[in-house]
Amino acid sequence: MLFHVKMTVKLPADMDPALAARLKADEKELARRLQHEGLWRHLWRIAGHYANYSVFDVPSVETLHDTLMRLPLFPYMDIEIDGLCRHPSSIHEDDR
Ligand SMILES: O=C(O)CC1=CCC(=O)O1
Repeated sequence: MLFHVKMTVKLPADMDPALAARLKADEKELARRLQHEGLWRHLWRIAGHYANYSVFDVPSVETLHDTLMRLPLFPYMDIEIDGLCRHPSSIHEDDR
């Protein structure tokens, strides 16, 4: 199942810079692992915003939920999710 996910990061202005740096480093490590594992298919910065558009390929809504909750920055993100299905005019046969 494919999901389009928008993540907007909202770190508190008074957060300890060392904690922010650690959360970002941990987030990067997990994000890269999930991309290597194929769950996190796309990760794009939204120009001009501390936010990203991502596409996740997961077996269930529960897996998506659990994966997002594991993200170190999860407590500091607004998350919007849209389920995706194949468009009949798409030429990309491999899209699921
Ligand atoms: O910077 C972001 O958009 C939040 C984030 C998601 C994966 C990552 O490494 O940072």
